[in-house]
Amino acid sequence: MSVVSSGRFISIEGIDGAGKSTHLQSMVERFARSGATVVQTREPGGTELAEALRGLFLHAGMDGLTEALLVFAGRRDHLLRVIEPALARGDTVVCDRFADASFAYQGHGRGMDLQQLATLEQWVLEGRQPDLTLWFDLDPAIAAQRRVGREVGAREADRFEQQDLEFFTRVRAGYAARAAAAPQRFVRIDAGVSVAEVAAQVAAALESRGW
Ligand SMILES: Nc1ncnc2c1ncn2[C@@H]1O[C@H](COP(=O)(O)OP(=O)(O)OP(=O)(O)O)[C@@H](O)[C@H]1O
Ligand SMILES: Cc1cn([C@H]2C[C@H](O)[C@@H](COP(=O)(O)O)O2)c(=O)[nH]c1=O
Repeated sequence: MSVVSSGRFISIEGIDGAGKSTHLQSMVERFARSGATVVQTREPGGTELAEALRGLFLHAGMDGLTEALLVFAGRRDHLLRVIEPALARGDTVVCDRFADASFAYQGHGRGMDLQQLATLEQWVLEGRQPDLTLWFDLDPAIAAQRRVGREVGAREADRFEQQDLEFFTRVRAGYAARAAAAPQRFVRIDAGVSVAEVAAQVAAALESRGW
């Protein structure tokens, strides 16, 4: 697998309820307007196999290592069947969560060994990383309030959404650590402001790359 390709790979990250989905569609539309062929995808998921694993991942009881193995298995399938072919064609891939989520959730959230995760990452991704990662950073208490607002009348919360504030505080710290380790790839979006102000930050991040 070669990590040299002509397409663009953008991942969107943040704790549950930070506002990622709210801005995903307008990002996709922005790229499409500029003439790009856009592949919108997500993790866990993105292929038939990985979507089947997603159901187990979100709802079946398991330990942190099992979670990591499951999500990286789906990621491998997603990478080989969807992401790499799209990048090779020159498409723009917009992915709702990618490998940084495993470090934040399974690593910092669940306490799985970060070196083991780094080994898995290297093994599975063979060096592939997003060109840009937009990290929607939000106080976990505000994210929890937003999730409550969203969940009225909606589906039942999954295993992650049911976690407490301490869990999401660790996950947020995990994202901060990943961002500090790869400042050229990450852009932190202050997600604690209005939807319009968040959209302006997203637009500025894309414009700064000439996108
Ligand atoms: N800037 C904002 N200010 C106030 N509310 C917001 C803002 N952005 C999003 N919301 C609301 O917060 C809720 C969560 O947003 P959204 O579903 O986009 O989060 P998410 O990061 O995609 O969550 P998840 O990772 O759990 O799918 C929604 O009800 C959304 O309308
Ligand atoms: C990729 C990935 C995801 N997770 C967690 C994060 C979220 O709580 C769920 C996915 O739900 P969403 O509504 O699609 O955001 O899965 C994780 O723990 N580890 C991962 O690698």
